Amino acid sequence: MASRTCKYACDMEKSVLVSNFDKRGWAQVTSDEEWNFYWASVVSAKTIFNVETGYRLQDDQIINHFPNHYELTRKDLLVKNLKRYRKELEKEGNPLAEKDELGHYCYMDFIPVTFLLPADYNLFVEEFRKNPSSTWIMKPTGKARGIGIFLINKLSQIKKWSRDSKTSSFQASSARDSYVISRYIDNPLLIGGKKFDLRMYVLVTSYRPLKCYIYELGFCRFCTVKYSASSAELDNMFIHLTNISVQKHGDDYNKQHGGKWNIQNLKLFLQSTRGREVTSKLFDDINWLIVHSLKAVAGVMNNDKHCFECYGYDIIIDDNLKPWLIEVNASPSLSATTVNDRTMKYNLINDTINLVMPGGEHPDVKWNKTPPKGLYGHYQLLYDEELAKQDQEFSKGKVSLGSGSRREGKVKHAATWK
Ligand SMILES: Nc1ncnc2c1ncn2[C@@H]1O[C@H](COP(=O)(O)OP(=O)(O)OP(=O)(O)O)[C@@H](O)[C@H]1O
Repeated sequence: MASRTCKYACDMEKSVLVSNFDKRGWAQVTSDEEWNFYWASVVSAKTIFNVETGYRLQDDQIINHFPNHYELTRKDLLVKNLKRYRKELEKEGNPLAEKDELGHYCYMDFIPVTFLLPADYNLFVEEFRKNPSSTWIMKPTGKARGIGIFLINKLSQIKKWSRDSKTSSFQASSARDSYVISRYIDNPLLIGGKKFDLRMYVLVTSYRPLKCYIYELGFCRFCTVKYSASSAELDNMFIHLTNISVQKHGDDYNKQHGGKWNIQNLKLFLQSTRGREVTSKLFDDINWLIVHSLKAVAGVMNNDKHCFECYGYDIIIDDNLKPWLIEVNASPSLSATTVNDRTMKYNLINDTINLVMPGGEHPDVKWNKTPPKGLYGHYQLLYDEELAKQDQEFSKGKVSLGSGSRREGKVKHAATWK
């Protein structure tokens, strides 16, 4: 029987997407027509999964977002879900929820302390007063690309978010007006004196059981101006925000390399300046925090079998080589600022399609979601809950946290890493 051509719809005219679809000989259709594969914006995905739309996806249709991905990708909801997850671990007496004598989580502390304003204003003030010299970062919950972000180190700078403020009812009027305020990581690891963050890509093909892959070709995004924690520079976003959308307006922005380094360069740099062991621990810690951020939302995620998602994780490493999760993006940018960027993003999409459609010709949501290893490309299996369970069966009772190391007791099961 002749095979039908796979039909794709795509909301973004990005060449790294379209050239991948063209290469496969797929036919483009609009999202109103019958499609098999839809690379949708989050807005279109919301419409498709809206119960009122009455859209029923068929077994040969897949789409690149989970219906309620925002449980992970909205800054306020991520924090809420993580807090709940830690409480659950604590309740079940899980050693991962252990706290130190100051009441801080020993292992589950990978997101900077965060509050929602104006809702948590009083809680924030309590925390601020414990350490009045600290710096905090204010971010509007409904915006991206660094828009509306500012740093503060005095309570008076955010008075209007207080509940007693005359403007507070106006401020709280919608989620659009609310902010998250997070402890500012004021000791970032610097390279050449400049702050940077990591963009890592993570593919989730199922939440229950959790199955996710990490892309080995992430990159670092550098600020264009040397770092300074001085109060006088608090307003200088070229020092503090690593977003390309901010940095590309800087006088020192370099169009050739776009202020980017690939992860391989970072690894080599860290191995030579800090040593192999700590570098490998850092990357284990990053993998560990990604898995736990996903576990924190797995229970509330609508695990629709037609969905997969390629997330952009933003991570800052501090000068103790501790990674901090800053944000998870549902639609990481597929624009290419350099030639290397283009190649990497083209490969990312190619490898993503290979993993979610290993048959190659048509999606089939009934497949067992175990692609052949030969199709992984630059992806590595990060966590497979089913394999981890089997593994635990074997080693029942043997998992321990060891001598204060965060490497034990995490998903370090040989079968689940490769
Ligand atoms: N707690 C923090 N400590 C230090 N720097 C931070 C912190 N939070 C954010 N930043 C810096 O600010 C930048 C913007 O923050 P974030 O990514 O949360 O906002 P955004 O505007 O939503 O960006 P995006 O377009 O990636 O969604 C980060 O890339 C990082 O450089």
